[in-house]
Amino acid sequence: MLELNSVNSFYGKSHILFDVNCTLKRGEVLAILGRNGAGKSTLLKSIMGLVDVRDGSIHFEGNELTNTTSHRIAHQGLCFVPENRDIFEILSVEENLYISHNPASNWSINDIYSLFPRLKERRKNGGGNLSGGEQQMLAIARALVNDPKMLILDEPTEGLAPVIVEEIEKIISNVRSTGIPILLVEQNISVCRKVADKFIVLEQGQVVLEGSNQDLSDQTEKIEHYLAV
Ligand SMILES: Nc1ncnc2c1ncn2[C@@H]1O[C@H](COP(=O)(O)OP(=O)(O)OP(=O)(O)O)[C@@H](O)[C@H]1O
Repeated sequence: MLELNSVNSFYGKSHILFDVNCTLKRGEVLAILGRNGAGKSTLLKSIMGLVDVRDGSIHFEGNELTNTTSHRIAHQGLCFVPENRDIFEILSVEENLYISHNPASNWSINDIYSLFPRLKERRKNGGGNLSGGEQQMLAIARALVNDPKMLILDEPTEGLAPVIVEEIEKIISNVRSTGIPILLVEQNISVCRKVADKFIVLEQGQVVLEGSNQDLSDQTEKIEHYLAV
């Protein structure tokens, strides 16, 4: 579904990503690991058309996305959920969902409430009054009502309490089971072990390690070495 082939990305003269390859199929979760500054955000921005990809290619469902406008990429069904949990704080949970709802979406607001019972409980609350975990849920829910073909989640569990992290893990697994592929930037290996089918580790803009879900357990030490500050 998504295929990156020898992607080289730049900010002006700074060469940031070097020959990055990865693929993501329907119903899969691909985790992207790497310490701060390793190039994870640049990889997401390359896919979303926000940085200059000077060499290599990016395809989604066979269509070339390399250096296409973000607007066209979003139109293809790639939906980016940023780390800052982009929601409307002055609107209620329900209003946030209705404002993003695509009438042709496979996801009704009730489907969302079944997947996110906590959002149902909080549906009249203002977006700005939600906890960090609830805001993250709402950000994912808003992406879903827009009927995405693929989700890109940027550090969805960062700064959340363990019990909320578990809820987010369940949500990711439930979305995965509907067939929607997910590209997940995540620093927490334990989360990756629970939800990811495969992973890559970035270091100074290069893929230095990749593997399956099983490898996340078998190669924990090696992975932690790349994540250590
Ligand atoms: N707008 C920019 N202009 C120039 N260099 C940049 C820009 N944004 C990021 N970089 C550089 O690109 C490299 C990769 O940064 P990137 O933000 O992709 O890393 P990251 O793995 O997402 O880190 P973090 O977890 O801190 O977000 C870093 O060396 C960073 O300094």
